[in-house]
Amino acid sequence: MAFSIERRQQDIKALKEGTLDVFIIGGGITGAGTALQASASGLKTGLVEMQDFAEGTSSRSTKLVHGGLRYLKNFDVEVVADTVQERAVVQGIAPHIPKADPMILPIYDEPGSTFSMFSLKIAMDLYDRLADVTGTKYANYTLTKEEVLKREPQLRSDGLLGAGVYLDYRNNDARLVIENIKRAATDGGHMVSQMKVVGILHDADDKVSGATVEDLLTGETFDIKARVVLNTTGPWSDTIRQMDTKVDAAPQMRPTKGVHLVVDNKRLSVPQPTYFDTGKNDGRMVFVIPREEKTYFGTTDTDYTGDFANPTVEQEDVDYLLEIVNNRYPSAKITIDDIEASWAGLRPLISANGGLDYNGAKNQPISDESFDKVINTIKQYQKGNVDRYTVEEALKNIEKDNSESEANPSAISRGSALDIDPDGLITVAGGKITDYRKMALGAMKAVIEILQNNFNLSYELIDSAKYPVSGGEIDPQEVEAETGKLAQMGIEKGLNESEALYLANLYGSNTPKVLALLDEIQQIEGLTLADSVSLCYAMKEEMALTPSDFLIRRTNHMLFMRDTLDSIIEPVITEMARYYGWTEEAKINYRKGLETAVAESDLKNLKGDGKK
Ligand SMILES: Cc1cc2nc3c(=O)[nH]c(=O)nc-3n(C[C@H](O)[C@H](O)[C@H](O)COP(=O)(O)OP(=O)(O)OC[C@H]3O[C@@H](n4cnc5c(N)ncnc54)[C@H](O)[C@@H]3O)c2cc1C
Ligand SMILES: O=P(O)(O)OC[C@H](O)CO
Repeated sequence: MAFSIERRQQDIKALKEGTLDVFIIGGGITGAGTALQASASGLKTGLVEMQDFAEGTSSRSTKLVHGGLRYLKNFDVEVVADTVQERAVVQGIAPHIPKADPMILPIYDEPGSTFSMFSLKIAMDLYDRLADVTGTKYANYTLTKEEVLKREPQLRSDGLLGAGVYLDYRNNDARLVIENIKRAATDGGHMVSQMKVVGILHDADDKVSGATVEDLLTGETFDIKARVVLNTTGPWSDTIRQMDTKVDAAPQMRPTKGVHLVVDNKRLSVPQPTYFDTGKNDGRMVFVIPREEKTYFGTTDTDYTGDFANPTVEQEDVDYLLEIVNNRYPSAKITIDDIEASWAGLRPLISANGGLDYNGAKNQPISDESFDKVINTIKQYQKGNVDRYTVEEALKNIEKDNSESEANPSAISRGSALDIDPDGLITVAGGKITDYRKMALGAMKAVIEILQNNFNLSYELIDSAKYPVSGGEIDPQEVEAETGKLAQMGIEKGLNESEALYLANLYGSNTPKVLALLDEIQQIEGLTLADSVSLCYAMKEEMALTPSDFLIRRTNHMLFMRDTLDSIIEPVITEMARYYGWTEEAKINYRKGLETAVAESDLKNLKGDGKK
């Protein structure tokens, strides 16, 4: 059945009956990736998400699939090893989403630089080796100062020493989530958004046996029974564990807010993703990334204790990022009035004494002794007193430290944690979007073991490294050619070239299904033919229940197509109201919700418009 509101009713009915093998709380990338592996492996699978799929952190990232080169500075080699290798795996199972887009990293002669030209080359060589791209067309290289300025003439020249260029991937984070959810639904999983877990259930032996949920569309509450319950709620992970009355789980999350700002590329233009130190000697780095006709930059990294569902951009976030970007691009002179869109998200960081990662390794910071040993070894290497092997040995023998880290948020590991509480509740938290599949795999191994040992149910996991998400049935080595063929199908259906290419890039191998809707629908007044069919597909096949779902997460209208956003809001609301049969009151509420989201993205309250 199509992934539509009718399917939602059917799934809710199924969730009320019978017992699931695994019930997943949270529909961000971690939950979605786990649901795909569970459903595809034949488990009776259910997932609930209290907002829209990906509406938490997983639509608010820097939109990269990357290994985190800067983490090598914290010697977080395991995290980088896992994530940098996963880039190609994720591209392989979702070829229409992550796109190779080499990053340029300019180096300045200033205090607190993350890298020197020398250490950058070591880091890039290690990064390439870990990702197995050494010697390929994507192998890293360095640029002289003159070569950098030729590529980025707006970049500040004084203090510039040169740059490194290395492979990373741009990503569409919300799209990666929904394509995992759709594939899980196709494989029989019951995926329900706008449904909130409000209680954890236990059996007579005080073992977790399901959850009480509230349907936020109807207000109805009911129980869902499950043999295994998985908590994949990212920043909310402690909230769910504290909801579990049978355990006394010490809080382990340390959510930090990250903000991105969007300007038109006529105000700031970069030829490729660019990544540099803030220049404030604060251990932070900032990305500047081209997307559609825009340029976005971020992020901040500040401890956060506010409303997890609605982190907002504050004046100090804007001031911080504008100071950095205007310092690096002095001719840009960006002001708050140039900002067309913005977003804020919460990193689900595990505080220093986190649990086991999905591989079972303890994820704590390194000891001071190790840190000093590695630095001194590299200094000896620079003087030619020791060889490369000695440096590698020092890196390999890094010791962990059990002390609670008061380190600045940027020094906290981006690693993940998998914890199983005494009552059997499994929590998978932390990590990144890039290593979501490995996090999900770690969780699924724990689920399979519990089903085998406690319920004598055996399942064999699919090979998720080769199992495409919805829309991912494209040869990963021939993405451009296959996307061109899919676009050609759109042109033959009456779309212009740019519309056809836009749809082919967005929907991958689902494009023919999207184009087939052109035979069923009329162009919606006020929308292009491409947007008309995209909206129809979003409601019929992607569980887009509100205008925000469509304009913010199923497409990039709000963030990267701001110029046309205002003109399409009413036609989108009118068509969704017709399709769903909304009352006038519902229409008003959805319009209000969208207007609030757009005003927040526009920074209306900070620009003074909201102060009049
Ligand atoms: C600023 C920033 C930049 C980043 N950039 C990148 C990047 O470029 N690349 C990368 O790989 N990673 C990046 N990350 C990290 C990455 O975004 C996160 O690690 C990832 O999105 C976390 O996904 P998740 O599914 O664990 O959590 P979430 O996406 O937050 O999903 C958890 C879900 O649980 C739901 N939920 C909570 N409570 C309940 C309940 N009671 N009932 C039902 N549902 C509930 C929430 O609504 C939420 O949708 C970035 C993070 C930030 C903040
Ligand atoms: O976690 P950080 O500090 O690397 O910030 C997230 C980046 O912006 C992209 O992963």
